[in-house]
Amino acid sequence: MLDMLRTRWSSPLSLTFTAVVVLLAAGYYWVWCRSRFVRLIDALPGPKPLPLLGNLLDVANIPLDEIVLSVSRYNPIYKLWIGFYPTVVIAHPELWKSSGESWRERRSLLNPAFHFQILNGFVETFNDLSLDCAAKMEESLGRTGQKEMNVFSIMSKLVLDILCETSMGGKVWSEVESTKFAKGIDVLENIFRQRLIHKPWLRIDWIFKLTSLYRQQKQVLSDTNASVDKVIKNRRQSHKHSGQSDDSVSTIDEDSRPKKRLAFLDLLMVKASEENSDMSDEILRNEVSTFMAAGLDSTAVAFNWFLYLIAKHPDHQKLVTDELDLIFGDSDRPVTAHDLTRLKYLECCIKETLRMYPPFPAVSRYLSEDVQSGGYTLPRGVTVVINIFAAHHDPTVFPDPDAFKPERFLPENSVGRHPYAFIPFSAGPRNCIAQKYAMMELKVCLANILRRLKFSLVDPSAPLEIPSPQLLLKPKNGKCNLIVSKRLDIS
Ligand code: HEM
Repeated sequence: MLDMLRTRWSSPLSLTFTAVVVLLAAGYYWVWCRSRFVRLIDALPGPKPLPLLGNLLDVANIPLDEIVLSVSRYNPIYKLWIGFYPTVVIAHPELWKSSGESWRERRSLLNPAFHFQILNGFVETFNDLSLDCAAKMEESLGRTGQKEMNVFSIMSKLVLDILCETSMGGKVWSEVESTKFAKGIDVLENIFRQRLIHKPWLRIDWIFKLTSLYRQQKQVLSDTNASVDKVIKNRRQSHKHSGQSDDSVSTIDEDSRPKKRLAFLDLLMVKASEENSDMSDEILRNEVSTFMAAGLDSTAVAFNWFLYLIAKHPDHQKLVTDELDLIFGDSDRPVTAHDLTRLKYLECCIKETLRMYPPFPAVSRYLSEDVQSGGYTLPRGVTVVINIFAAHHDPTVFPDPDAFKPERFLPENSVGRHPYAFIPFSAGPRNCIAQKYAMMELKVCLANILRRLKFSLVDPSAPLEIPSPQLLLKPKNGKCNLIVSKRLDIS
């Protein structure tokens, strides 16, 4: 058999064929290396690439996430070749553009869900669920009045419950289903990261489809789709039983307050029931899933780092609770939309958390046209990574960038700062559609939790926590243990 193969491959015809293929590939590579695209990319600074492999070995040894995390010596703009795929990393958000009809359509579909009247309706949900979460934490403290807890897992559960309520209308899943959904999002995030950074060859669809990662992705997508489909079906039935047509749920009172709490899914169902609507159940499902996936870990990590930072800085925690005491005294009344405008120091601490630990340390864009940036032409077809972490740690904009200084965000200290210097929700037309929702959620929930509970570090002398290098800045191993203790007896 081996002899046969040897004979076949060493025949003059095969050798000639192989030589022609190699020559053609080498010729193509030679021409490609001299193309305008490659010349424009190579004009940018960056680590020296190897032929064919580019910076793949650098990236394999030092994960790209760490390159993104470390404020690179090539800042504010540099290039990396991931095999044949160039990536331009920048800390300048000016070139944030977006295009694509499907995105534009989706955005207009999502926009009504974030109307301020709808958001004000969500305050009740944020209050109910965070008061419940604080009460459970308090109950679990026991007789000593304090306990070590993993705040990341507690806050992740709170965020998931809030998302279920605001996007799908209630506690729609069992504990098992909720956990499975959250784990599924983790798996999808990991696969996305593998394809983007560690195994760029998997960006080629047909190669990806041959791998076990693809099969895993397919399975997770089918499970999460089934979970959301079940909710859509139940919601339709409950509208029918209550004699409510899909388009009656969105009515807003004359005093411009929604008659009832509207879930995001209800709003989409209204759209779907409109004449000429071509919104299928599949689109409904995709929108609800996007909302859930985009809102889950991002907000959970923001809560996590906030609690960690105020535990590390008890003086700042005291200033937050002084503000809360001034507004609420020892009453356990829920937070109102008006209170939110008065919680100014809490807001500064939230912003400083999002600066130091932006939940998304970087976002990427595929350029659909040439763009000028920092004196370079970035050609169409290149992936641009916006280094949010680097922008937030620029010492010329935020002196002493590793220090927790919420006062940076007092209005008098923010004068003259570039609008794109602080960009945890990204910037430009494709920024986070839910940033008002997220800020409201953080403020209401933290106000309710901090009125009752105090947070401190297990080891106060430990250095500043470095997050796990993933697409989102999560705590290492999904764990952030803090000492939780009782603060006030609230009547
Ligand atoms: C502190 C919390 C949050 C942060 C820091 C955050 C940050 C971001 C960022 C940086 C983007 C842009 C991503 C990109 O450019 O590729 C984004 C997009 C998005 N976010 Fe958020 N987000 C947060 C909470 C939420 C929540 C709670 C929801 C839903 C309820 C949500 C829904 C979305 C959606 C749907 C998009 C895509 C928008 C589009 O493509 O038009 N986010 N978010």
